[in-house]
Amino acid sequence: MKQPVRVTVTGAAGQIGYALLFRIASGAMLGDDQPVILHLLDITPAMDALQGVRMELEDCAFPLLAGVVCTDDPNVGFKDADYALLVGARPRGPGMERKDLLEANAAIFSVQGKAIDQNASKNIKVLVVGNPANTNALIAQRNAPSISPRNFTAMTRLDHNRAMTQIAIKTGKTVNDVTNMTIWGNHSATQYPDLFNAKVSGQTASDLVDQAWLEGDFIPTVQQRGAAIIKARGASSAASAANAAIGHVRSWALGTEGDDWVSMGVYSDGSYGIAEGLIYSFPCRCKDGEWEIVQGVEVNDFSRAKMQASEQELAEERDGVKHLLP
Ligand SMILES: NC(=O)C1=CN([C@@H]2O[C@H](COP(=O)(O)OP(=O)(O)OC[C@H]3O[C@@H](n4cnc5c(N)ncnc54)[C@H](O)[C@@H]3O)[C@@H](O)[C@H]2O)C=CC1
Ligand SMILES: O=C([O-])CC(=O)C(=O)O
Repeated sequence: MKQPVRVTVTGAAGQIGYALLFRIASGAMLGDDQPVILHLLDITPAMDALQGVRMELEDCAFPLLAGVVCTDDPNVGFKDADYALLVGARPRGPGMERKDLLEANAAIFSVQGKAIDQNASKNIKVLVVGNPANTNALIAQRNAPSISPRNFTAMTRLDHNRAMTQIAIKTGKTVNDVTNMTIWGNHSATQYPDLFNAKVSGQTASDLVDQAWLEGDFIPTVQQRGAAIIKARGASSAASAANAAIGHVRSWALGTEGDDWVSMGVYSDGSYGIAEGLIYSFPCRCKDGEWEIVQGVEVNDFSRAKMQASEQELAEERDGVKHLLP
């Protein structure tokens, strides 16, 4: 049996937390030979609810669950953490854009970045889910100078999964036939889901649909899916968000499949002309616990314009939180 690893989940008493923790404890994220110690971090008023979650985790008798720590103290929450899923943040309501949450949520990620810097393993892998995820990841990263910027990522896997299903439905196939999907940019309404490189049963996806559907239906559906769920459910996506978080960390820790890739918000090294240092979603392959941006993906003029619009938005978000970026 492997030694247990410590996995911190913030916002653990919230709705994504409830859909996430039981799957982590079951082995779905890190493999069924990897015991975990869960560190559940939330705010003080949520501590009673968090104890309820702990009791339910205990009641599952998961063979891989080697311990549960519940806390409202970030220093305890991130102590020796090997993985952190930063979920705890306010969700948006109807009519809001995700960046409207920046003011409410940004400070959380500055505090947590510092606590990660001071307490966590230097090899910690961090996934930011709380919105606006890319810029919150940037804030956490910049407040943790002793840890490689490569260790801070933001979640666009939910957008990636949404895009895979939309093209599968349109072409009468299943997600098993879809490969090489890419979400470029920000987890926001400017994100760009790319059908020019995606494949369905080995064929280029954009060749299988007309441009009017691609521009007028596919792209807006993926960009606006979060808002559509809020409108329908009265609450933002939770089970699908948790599922995407599991997928993101699993790909990062255990590797991507064959030649395929996944979408991850990662520290830009200037690839594809995207400003260095932004947390931008690129096509990534993972191996041995490291991600790399896939190079040589074709970018036509249509794609280039959309990628730049999302980059521009991320630069504006970054400039809006300058006071939190040491
Ligand atoms: N990147 C993505 O694809 C997605 C991101 N999200 C975002 O995830 C976040 C969480 O969503 P839900 O779980 O639905 O919200 P929720 O409101 O159900 O839960 C949030 C939890 O975070 C806690 N929290 C607040 N401040 C905290 C702090 N400083 N430290 C620790 N915990 C804190 C709250 O007490 C609450 O328990 C939201 O920002 C939402 O917009 C949601 C879906 C997809
Ligand atoms: O749309 C929201 O606010 C929640 C979210 O990020 C998503 O479902 O993609």
